[in-house]
Amino acid sequence: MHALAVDIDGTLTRSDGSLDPRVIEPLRTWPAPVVVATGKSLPYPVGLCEFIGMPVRIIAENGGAVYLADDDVLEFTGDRDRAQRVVEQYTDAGHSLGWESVDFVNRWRETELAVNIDQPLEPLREIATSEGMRVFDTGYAYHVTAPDVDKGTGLRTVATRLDVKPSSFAVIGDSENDAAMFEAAGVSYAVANADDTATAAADHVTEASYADGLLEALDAIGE
Ligand SMILES: O=C(O)COP(=O)(O)O
Ligand SMILES: [Mg+2]
Repeated sequence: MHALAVDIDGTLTRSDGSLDPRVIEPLRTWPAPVVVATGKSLPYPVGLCEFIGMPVRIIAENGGAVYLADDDVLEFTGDRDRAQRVVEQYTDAGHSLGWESVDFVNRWRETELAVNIDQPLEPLREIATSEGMRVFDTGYAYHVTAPDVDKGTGLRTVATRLDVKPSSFAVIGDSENDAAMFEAAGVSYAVANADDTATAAADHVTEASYADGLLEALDAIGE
């Protein structure tokens, strides 16, 4: 049976962003390791694994943070200082990160920074490029992130640490921050609501959207 790496937003969720409770049991009882791979900061996937009731195996911050309960090691890559410089130039130019004054999106973020998608993307991309960084538009946030770190590098790290091949993973996701993980895995599924980049990178595209698409992919992977 394939190990799994699953994205959160747009993949385990319903269209309103809430977790679809039907995903809990299949993930909890999957007969091989399950990794939650997300752009969100560490506490979100840690909490998700704990509340689902499965070992904490996570790729957070688009690959910037990797933790596996198996070896109990938390590993960071990325360039938070450079992301900070990009964001400072962006705010100096009169833009805002667009979050509430208590910013839970970036508060525990250690290797990159995220901007609200209601803010202008082009100036952010321009500044990021000039600083040697890149921006992932996940449909949920704009992530200012190091160009050599992504969920694909995260999946390779996970595979090495679990002493398996990246190709032993089946992966499911919905957006451009999942594409590198799709390339690294043995088989990849984009849910029907996925963006163009994820759809083009995936081996398969489900008929159903959001968590219904995830459940459809799990059925196919488990056959
Ligand atoms: O944090 C985001 O912007 C998206 O998160 P995801 O990678 O779990 O979809
Ligand atoms: Mg997603």
